[in-house]
Amino acid sequence: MSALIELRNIWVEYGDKIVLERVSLQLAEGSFVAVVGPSGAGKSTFLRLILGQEPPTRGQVLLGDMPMRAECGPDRGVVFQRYSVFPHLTTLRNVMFGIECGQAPFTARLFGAQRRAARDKAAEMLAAVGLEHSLDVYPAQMSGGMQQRLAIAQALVKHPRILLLDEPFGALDPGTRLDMHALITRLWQEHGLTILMVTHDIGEAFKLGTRVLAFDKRRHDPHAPHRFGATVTYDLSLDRKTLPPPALVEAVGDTDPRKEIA
Ligand SMILES: Nc1ncnc2c1ncn2[C@@H]1O[C@H](COP(=O)(O)OP(=O)(O)OP(=O)(O)O)[C@@H](O)[C@H]1O
Repeated sequence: MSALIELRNIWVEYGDKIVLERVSLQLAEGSFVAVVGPSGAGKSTFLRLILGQEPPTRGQVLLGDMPMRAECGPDRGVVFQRYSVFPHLTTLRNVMFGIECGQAPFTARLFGAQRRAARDKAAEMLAAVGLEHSLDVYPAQMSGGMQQRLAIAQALVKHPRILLLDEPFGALDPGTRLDMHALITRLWQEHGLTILMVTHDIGEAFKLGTRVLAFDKRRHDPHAPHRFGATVTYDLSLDRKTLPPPALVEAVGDTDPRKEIA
């Protein structure tokens, strides 16, 4: 498979604080990359680099051989799934709003045939995430899992090539989480997506990912913790049955994920 995203010797610094250092990676089209690491290791910063929202202090991010532009966004096929539903809009209107913003950036309003097409597309996307019977429901009337489905439909309606997920299922109960795992796996396969997902749950990373990246600091200065940044300390390509090495479980500080995967 070809590299869709390439990072060449990336450094991210804020003043004298080094957050990421020496990150060099190639990510293949169609992969499901799970990103783990301790809090503050720069996982969200890494996603923002891929989104073009965070310019590296040094190094280069390439998307399909082209240097990343600032705020490259949906036109280059990169979509960040945020929990960003509007409480005053129904499920259907929430998803239509994304289409309207894309097609009519100044007014966010479509009319006539264009509006009907947007409605049909939004309804189709909501059916894909299992919300076909909840088109006229407001977010406050929905469970956490339904709200997360809505947020995923909002992202997918932009037809991303690359979908960025930052701890998407962290707030869900275990049963709903399992449903969401099945859903995101199906959508990843059906839509031919490349997914980068940050998670604190190493079991989830090893269950869903085709590749697991762990970010952590290789070097520590106890007198100046900001002096060294995190980098990729584990890079594991998986079939979906691979178990995490015990050292990685310990590094991320998670509970034993092996039971969940088995
Ligand atoms: N704009 C900024 N200015 C200064 N420091 C920043 C800025 N953005 C992020 N940081 C710092 O960069 C480090 C990495 O942040 P980031 O959010 O990427 O970590 P993370 O691994 O996603 O953490 P968590 O798991 O807690 O979400 C943190 O120490 C954070 O305080």
